[in-house]
Amino acid sequence: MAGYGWTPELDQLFAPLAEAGLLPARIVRVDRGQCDAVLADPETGELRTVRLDTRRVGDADMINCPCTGDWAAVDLHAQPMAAVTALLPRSTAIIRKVAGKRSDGQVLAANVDTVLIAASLAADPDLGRIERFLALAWESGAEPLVVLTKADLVDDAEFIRADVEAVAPGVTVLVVSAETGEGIDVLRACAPGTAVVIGQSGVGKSTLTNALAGADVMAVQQAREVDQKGRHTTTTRELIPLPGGGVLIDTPGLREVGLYGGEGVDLAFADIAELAEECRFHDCNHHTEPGCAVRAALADGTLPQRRMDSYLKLQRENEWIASRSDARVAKARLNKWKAITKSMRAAGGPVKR
Ligand SMILES: Nc1nc2c(ncn2[C@@H]2O[C@H](COP(=O)(O)OP(=O)(O)OP(=O)(O)O)[C@@H](O)[C@H]2O)c(=O)[nH]1
Ligand SMILES: [Zn+2]
Repeated sequence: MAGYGWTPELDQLFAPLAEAGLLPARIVRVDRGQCDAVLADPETGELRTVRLDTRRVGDADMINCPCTGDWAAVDLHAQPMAAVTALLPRSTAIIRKVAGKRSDGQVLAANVDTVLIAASLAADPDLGRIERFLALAWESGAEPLVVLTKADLVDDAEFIRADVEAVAPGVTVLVVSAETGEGIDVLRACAPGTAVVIGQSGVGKSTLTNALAGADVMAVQQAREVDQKGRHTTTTRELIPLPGGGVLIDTPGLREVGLYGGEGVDLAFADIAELAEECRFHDCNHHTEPGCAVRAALADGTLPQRRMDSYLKLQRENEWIASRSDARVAKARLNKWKAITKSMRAAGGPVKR
């Protein structure tokens, strides 16, 4: 299982489950109520993909549901079909807010070491979107890396790279082309362990996955199809072992990337956080306070207004989700209490507070 990211630490963690007759498996794709996972056959030791029932580990909170990259404890002899009986604690998780007005979170990938944020050089880089992806990546606990794709289509890749680097403090920005192979080896070396590729539809995520895997493992769509019908070929996430070691998870193109709270925004805007430390007042809001280093940087142009606006916008979004999650948790607790009280009354037992 080492080729799929199994480590001695996981082996130790799993020991009691192994004693209970369960097998470790890595989830490579999730469907409704079922998943595909890779495990070492207990008889032959060979790796194989098995179809598993995941309903036993289902949860009202989508965040606790199995997702690609999760390590599962599997009961091969469960009836009517082999089943996941537990998930191992995640080392990292990429969580976005689900699309729309709801405040639920959705896990895109688990146990990821590197988040490859793919953006195409063929169009003007959308810096705000890259900043948003960076916040999402930092929040996950994994290390972000920006991959600028389709280098073969432009002459000024270096200029664009410099622009992107300016909005990605502390993050490596690589220029690659799946067409010519430029930068692919460097990328491979920069992403050991488990990597996930995220980005908008059509930026070349599946093509990149194929280039890294050295084989056509993902269906690649014609760019034209995206424009005319807004169609996505990547419908299910997949986890693919790479020939030189490491594992890659390809995700479908992300239209909406709502943030799901946390410190990710501050990490993505470390330059602004650093400036804020120079403000005269510790709790400076960077509005009207004297001696504000952030406003000084805006005034002399070292901090672009666009970046400041982007920072404030993402921060506001996080605050909204934080308030909503608190409200949701409180409501869930209340409902649970009501249900318990009701069932105890029905049973004629005492109800004490
Ligand atoms: N010239 C050139 N074209 C590329 C490169 N990488 C991808 N493309 C083209 O870009 C289009 C989209 O590529 P995909 O790999 O399907 O994009 P994707 O990000 O996986 O798209 P979704 O599956 O919708 O998320 C295809 O027509 C690819 O052939 C590249 O390095 N150079
Ligand atoms: Zn200030």
